[in-house]
Amino acid sequence: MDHAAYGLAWLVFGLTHSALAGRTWFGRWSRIVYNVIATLQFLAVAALGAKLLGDRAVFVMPELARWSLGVVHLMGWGIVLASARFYDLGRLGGLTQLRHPELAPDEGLRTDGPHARLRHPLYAGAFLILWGAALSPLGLATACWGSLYLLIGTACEEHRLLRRYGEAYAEYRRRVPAFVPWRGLPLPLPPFCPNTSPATKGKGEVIMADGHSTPVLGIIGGSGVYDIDGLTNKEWRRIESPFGATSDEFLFGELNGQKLVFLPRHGRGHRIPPSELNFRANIDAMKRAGVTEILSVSAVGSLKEELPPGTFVIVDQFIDRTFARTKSFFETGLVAHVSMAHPVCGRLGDLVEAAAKEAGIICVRGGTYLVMEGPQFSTQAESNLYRQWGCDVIGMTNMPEAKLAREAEMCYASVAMVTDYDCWHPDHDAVTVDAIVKVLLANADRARSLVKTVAPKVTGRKAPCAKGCHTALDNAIITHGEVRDPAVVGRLDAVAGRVLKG
Ligand SMILES: CSC[C@H]1O[C@H](OP(=O)(O)O)[C@H](O)[C@@H]1O
Ligand SMILES: Nc1ncnc2[nH]cnc12
Repeated sequence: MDHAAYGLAWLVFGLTHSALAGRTWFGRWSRIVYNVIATLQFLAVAALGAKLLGDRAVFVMPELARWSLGVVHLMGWGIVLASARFYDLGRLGGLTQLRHPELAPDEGLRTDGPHARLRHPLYAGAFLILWGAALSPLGLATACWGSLYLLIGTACEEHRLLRRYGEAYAEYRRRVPAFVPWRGLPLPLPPFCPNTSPATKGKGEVIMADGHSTPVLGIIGGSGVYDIDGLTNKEWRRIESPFGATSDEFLFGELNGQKLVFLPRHGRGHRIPPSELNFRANIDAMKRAGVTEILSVSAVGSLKEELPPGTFVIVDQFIDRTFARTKSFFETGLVAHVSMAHPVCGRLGDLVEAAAKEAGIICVRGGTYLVMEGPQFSTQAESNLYRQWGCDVIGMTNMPEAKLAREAEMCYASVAMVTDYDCWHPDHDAVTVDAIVKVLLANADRARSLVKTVAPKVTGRKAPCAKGCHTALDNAIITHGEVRDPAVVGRLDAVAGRVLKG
């Protein structure tokens, strides 16, 4: 009876621990909260174990066996301590996320140090610690329940790792054993683990959209657009990305027969300023959600008299003046250069233009969007300079979004909704948020009707985009196969899976 109660306590601990893993309910505090809950729960389980079984006599065994178990126990601690320096302890504990919330919640895939011999060196050490202490009924029960918990927890973690790193992790899993250094044990994956993503199906296969899959429309809603109405089968879902936290959950649904995925760029309620947006996570997660074409709707200032507030511009060029953002998915270990000569998809632009006509929305086709860092609006000298450069509208968000969508081989079109004349205009000496918001609300209604009209038009594509968006990485990767960093390659399973698999 006591053993059953102790086992039940472990079960509850295991289930809650796995179900809470990776949750981001508490923003930058999530990891710390997770660790504190786990510690308190663990202490409660340990106290219960001590109360129920602590007074039972230790096992009678030969001295040699007792010593051997002691050695096993110490070896376990040795492995744990030696492996710990190969982990980012700041991130494991959650302190790093407090200082850098934009960072990925977990460190990248590590295959060096002890990970070259074992996939889970810390757990391997934990098994030895547990079994080396199995000298009494309490120790033995703890070793049994603890091991079961570690085995199930590891299998769930492997689900997440397969989802996150795709083929790179599958290959690592085939090559390197989980806990015992001389045997590659194919740890079976349970069919269901709490908190694994809907983007994973059977055997860790990762669903990745490319130009040949059914078109899925992704909408990135800018200032004022925090929801899409009229969706059927509506559901907000979190999508994990190896690039860190996305701006918000994603709204999945259908609009006039077209699958649609919506993300409020700044988060619901407008929490995140332009420079702190995790553009990489947002675009990577869009790709993981199956999105093939992205329509961005954004609030902008006008740099031209003939583009008054209320005008919609289907942007076709950008000047990127941002300087404090990570602009590429590629980095040391895998280098790629994609073309940005035509930064938006002309085909998707055609569909948006046709939809605007149908919905009776006045829309200007073509215009250069100057992307400034912000969050402050521009000075008059800057505004005049951008006018001299021939720019049409000014905003703070479409770069690096468009660059990343291109790297991720997705069509990207941008509808810029003019909310104000920037400060160059004699009648608009200074831009203010309340003036912008007034126009925004009217713009946002028309943006939603534009989205409704454009959605069914996207369904028609039967082959990859003729403008080359879905094949942007053909001939873009320059790093030789033998010097590619598996961790970087692993993170790019969604973005560049099409070209990295082949
Ligand atoms: C609310 S005014 C400034 C803000 O609005 C635009 O955001 P978004 O492009 O997401 O609509 C602009 O770029 C600024 O971030
Ligand atoms: N004038 C402006 N400058 C930058 N971003 C904007 N978003 C809306 N109006 C803007």
